[in-house]
Amino acid sequence: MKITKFGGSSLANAKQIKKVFDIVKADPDRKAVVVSAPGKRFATDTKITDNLITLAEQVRDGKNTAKILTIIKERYMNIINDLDLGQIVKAKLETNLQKMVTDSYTSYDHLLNTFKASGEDNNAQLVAAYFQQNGLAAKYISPEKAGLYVSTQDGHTRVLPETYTNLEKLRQIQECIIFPGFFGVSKEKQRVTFSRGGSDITGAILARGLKADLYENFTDVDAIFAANPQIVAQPQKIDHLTYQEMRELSYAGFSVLHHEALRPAIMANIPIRVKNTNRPELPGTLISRTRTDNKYHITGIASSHGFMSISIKKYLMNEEVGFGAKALNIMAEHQLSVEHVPTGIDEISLILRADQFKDKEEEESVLQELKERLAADDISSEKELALLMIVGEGMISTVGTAAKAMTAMANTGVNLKMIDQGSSEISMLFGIAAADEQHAIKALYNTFFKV
Ligand SMILES: Nc1ncnc2c1ncn2[C@@H]1O[C@H](COP(=O)(O)OP(=O)(O)O)[C@@H](O)[C@H]1O
Ligand SMILES: N[C@@H](CC(=O)OP(=O)(O)O)C(=O)O
Repeated sequence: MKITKFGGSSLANAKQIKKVFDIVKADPDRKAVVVSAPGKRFATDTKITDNLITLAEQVRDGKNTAKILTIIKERYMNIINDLDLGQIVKAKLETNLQKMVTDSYTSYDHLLNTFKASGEDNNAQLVAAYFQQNGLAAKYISPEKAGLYVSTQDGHTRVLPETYTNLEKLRQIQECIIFPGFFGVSKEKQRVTFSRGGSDITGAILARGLKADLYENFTDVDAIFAANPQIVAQPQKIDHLTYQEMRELSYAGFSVLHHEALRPAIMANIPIRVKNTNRPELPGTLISRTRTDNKYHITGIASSHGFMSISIKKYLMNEEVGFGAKALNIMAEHQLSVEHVPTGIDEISLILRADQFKDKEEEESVLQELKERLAADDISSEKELALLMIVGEGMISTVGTAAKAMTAMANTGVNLKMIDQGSSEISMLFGIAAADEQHAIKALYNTFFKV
């Protein structure tokens, strides 16, 4: 049995939804279909989710919402018309939207989550109606009905364990299940979304809950490539990679699969296959616990920006018991998540996402507090950092990867600010200026893949 997720690009208009129907119909093993909200139809288009966020903000600010509501409604109405879905589906959409904007909410957060979730929820109802109209027995199931429960901890949405027991019951449903991605429900019965791109997570949760043999993730590229195709032209396709490799690559910037989608699949040892909705005949990329040998010892090179570092210097830091723990505790007290901690003898750097600070004032006050409470000699911060990651199980048995990478970057004038290697030895992390990100990726790609 397969769980099949289609991303926003695969459901952006009626033409794409027809392709989705053909794909699902072609294989009766496709027991449940997880859908995203309509995504971009062309590069400069806006995703429905972004329109819904704008709508929520306008409601919060007491602005006139007529224009944005019309945009959202017309986006769905165009799809409904082009699929010949008729009056009942139209009326249902109208009712859903009307209810959404007139309901009362316990907080802005509740309103925002409900609005965002509606993108997927309305799309799932529409897709189910289209499948039924075309003779495929399909049933829309909501996260409320299925018991997909979540909680929020430190701003992150996490699935609750009982969800898996609840989802297993869906195996008894005869029809093809059409399930909205991106959100679950809290114990207070409120809709809560995962982070952006989170329909991938729903797909993985369903795959685990329904004990699927395969989790298929349909998107708009032929495969996962060794580098972001928006940076490197026609990069190598990856045929097969391990969960661990994908976890590291998606964390570091391969947005094609959400990094939190790996855990449920790993826990149940369910392989994931990434495929192209526009060319479903291609094999795509397989992600599983172990993999066949790769021609290259590096599997992929990823990057993402928006990071900053805080460097704390103190003479004889190496002899002070618990210095690092103290620094991290202060960050935790401010709800700041630190992602990497490279250290020297008398220096420690904290690498974190810069957008966690509300403003310059907050940043300066945290820096001052760190300096005082740690009795540091000096403290400084650097913004506009990018993290670049080279990943590959083959690195364990290969000498000289770091030297090769550093030479490649030095040759293109990229200044390395930080190097970190995970203890698993399957990845290496470099901190560079965000302005250097694109040419660093190109230089590394040419070094490791154009051999
Ligand atoms: N290494 C990579 N391999 C393939 N695609 C990548 C990679 N890195 C980034 N991407 C981008 O991920 C996109 C697909 O992810 P996403 O936009 O979330 O799709 P969907 O709409 O299907 O959810 C691709 O169009 C591509 O631009
Ligand atoms: N629609 C949500 C969730 C999602 O996963 O979308 P997509 O499949 O288009 O990445 C978002 O835009 O974040």
